[in-house]
Amino acid sequence: MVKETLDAPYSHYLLDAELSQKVDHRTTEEMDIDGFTLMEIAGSSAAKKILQHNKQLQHNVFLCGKGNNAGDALVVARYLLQHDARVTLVFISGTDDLSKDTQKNLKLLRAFDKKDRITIYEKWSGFSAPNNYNFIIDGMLGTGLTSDLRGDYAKAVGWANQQQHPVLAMDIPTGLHPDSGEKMGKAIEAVRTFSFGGRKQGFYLNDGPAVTGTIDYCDLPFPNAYKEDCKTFALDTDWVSLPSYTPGKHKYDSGVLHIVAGSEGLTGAAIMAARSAWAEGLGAIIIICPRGLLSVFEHNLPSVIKKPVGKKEDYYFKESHAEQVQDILQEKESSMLLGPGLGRNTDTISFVEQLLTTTTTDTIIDADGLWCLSQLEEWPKTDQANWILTPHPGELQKLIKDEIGEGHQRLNTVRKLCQENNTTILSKGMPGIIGTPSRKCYLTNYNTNYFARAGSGDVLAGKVSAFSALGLAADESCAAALLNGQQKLSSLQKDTNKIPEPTDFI
Ligand SMILES: NC(=O)C1=CN([C@@H]2O[C@H](COP(=O)(O)OP(=O)(O)OC[C@H]3O[C@@H](n4cnc5c(N)ncnc54)[C@H](O)[C@@H]3O)[C@@H](O)[C@H]2O)[C@@H](O)CC1
Ligand SMILES: [K+]
Repeated sequence: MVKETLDAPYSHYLLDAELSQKVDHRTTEEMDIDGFTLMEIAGSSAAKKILQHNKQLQHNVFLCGKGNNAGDALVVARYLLQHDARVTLVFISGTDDLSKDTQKNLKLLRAFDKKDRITIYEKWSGFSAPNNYNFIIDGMLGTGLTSDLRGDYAKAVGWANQQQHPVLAMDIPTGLHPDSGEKMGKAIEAVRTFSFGGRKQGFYLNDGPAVTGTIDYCDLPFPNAYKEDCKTFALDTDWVSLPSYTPGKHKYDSGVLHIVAGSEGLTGAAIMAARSAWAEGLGAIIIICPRGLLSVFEHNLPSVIKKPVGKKEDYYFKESHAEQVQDILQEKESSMLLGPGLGRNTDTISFVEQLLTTTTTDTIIDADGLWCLSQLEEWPKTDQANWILTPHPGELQKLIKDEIGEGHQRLNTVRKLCQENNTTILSKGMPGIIGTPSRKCYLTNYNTNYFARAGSGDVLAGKVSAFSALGLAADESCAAALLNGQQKLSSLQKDTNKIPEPTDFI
C-alpha cells in the first residue's frame, strides 16, 4: 500500500453537483433541517461577509432565476435592505414559478420593505438598470444548471459581463458547470463567489478560475460524514504545511537523492533539477551519469557527488549500465530521480526498463524517463517501489496513448491511471493535479501558467525528489513541491515586476 498523508479539511473538499445535491438532500431528510433554514444560513453568511467589506452600500441589482439559488440572493437582499440599501430585483423567469423557499423569501423580503426601497422586474425585457449601484448579485443559477444557458439567462449574463460593476455570485457563477468548470454557452464573470456548504470542483477546472474570482467558503450544517464520498480537494497553503529545514548530524542522515540523468547535449536539465533539490537542504545528492559526461557535471555541480557508469566513450545510458546503477542505488537509502536529459536512444529505453524492473527505490520519473516509459508495452514497476510520475499534458497523452483534453478530462485520466498502476502522478498544467492510488486528487488554486517555461519542469522535479528524499510520502512530496512554487511566485510578484524565470523557483 502506498502511504498517503495528505488530509484535507472539509472546507477544501471539492463537491460535484451530484454530491452537493446528495449532501443537501440527506441533511434535510435525515437531520430534519429544512431547506428554508439552510437558505437563511447561506444567504445571511454571504450578506455578513459583503457588509463586513462594504460599509456604504447604496443600491444593488439582484439577478434572480426561479430555483433556490435565487432564494439565497433574496436573503442577501433582505440583510442589505436592513442596512438601508436599495434593492432592484430582476426575475429572469418571472415570479409565478419560484421554488417554495424562494417564494417564501420573496414574501418575507417584501414584508421588510417599509420605505419603498425595492424595485421588482418580472422579466428581463423590461429591465433598466438604476443609475448608481454597487454590486450585481448573481442568483440566477446554482447547482441546478442542466444545459447551456437558455433565452434571457444568456442575455442577462452577457449584460452583467459588460458592466463596470462587480458581480458577486451566489454559490457558483451562473453558467459555470459545477463539475467540469466549462462555460455552458456563457458564464457570468464574478469577482467573488460565495460557495455554500462546499467548494465546487468546477471552480478549479477549465474556465472556472477565470470566472469564479475570490472564493468565500460559507459553512452549512452538513454532517461531515455525508461528504466522505468526495475524492477531490483544493490544495492550499491554508492546510498543507511545508517542510522546514532541520540540519542532520551527517550528510547521509538528512536525505539522499540519486539523480539518474544526462546524455550528450542534454545535461542542463539534470543541473537545474540538482540545484533545485539541493536548495531544500538535502544531505547529499549523487548524480549517476554515463562516464563520458562526468566532466560537465564536475564543472557545474561542485557540491554534488558524481558516480559515472560505463566507459569514457559512453555519452548516454545503455542497458548494460543498469546493473551498475542498481548497485550504486543499493549503497544508500535514498530516492531516485530518473529522467532529466536521458535522451531517446533505443538503448536508453532498454536501460530504463531494466533499471525499473529491478529497483525497489522510491522513484520520481520525469521528462525523457517518461518518454522511455511511454515506449514500453507494460510499466516495469516492482511492488515495493513507489513511483511519482510528473508529466506535462503532452507526456501524459503519450503515456496513455490517447487524447486527454482539458481540465476535467485530465482529472479523470489521472485518477484512473493512478488507481490502475498504484502510482502517484503530479500532472502539470492549469490546474496542477496530484493523483494518488486511492483515487484522491488534489487541485492547485493558483496561476500555474507562470510555470509554463522551459526549465520549470526540471525545477519542480527537483523539488518533488528532494521532499521524497527527506522522507515525505509521495502525495505530500508533490503537494509541498507545488506549494513551494506558489509561495515563490507570490513573493516575487509582491516584490518586483520581474517576469518569473525557472531559476527564480529554485
Ligand atoms: N437546500 C440546499 O441544498 C441549499 C441550496 N442552496 C442553493 O440552491 C441552489 C440549488 O438550487 P436549485 O436546485 O433550485 O437549482 P438552481 O437555483 O440552480 O436552478 C434550478 C432552476 O433553473 C432551471 N435551469 C436549469 N438549467 C437552466 C438553463 N440552462 N437555463 C435556464 N434555466 C435553467 C431549472 O429548470 C430549475 O428551475 C444552490 O446552488 C444554492 O445556491 C442554498 O440555499 C443552500 C441550501
Ligand atoms: K449563481
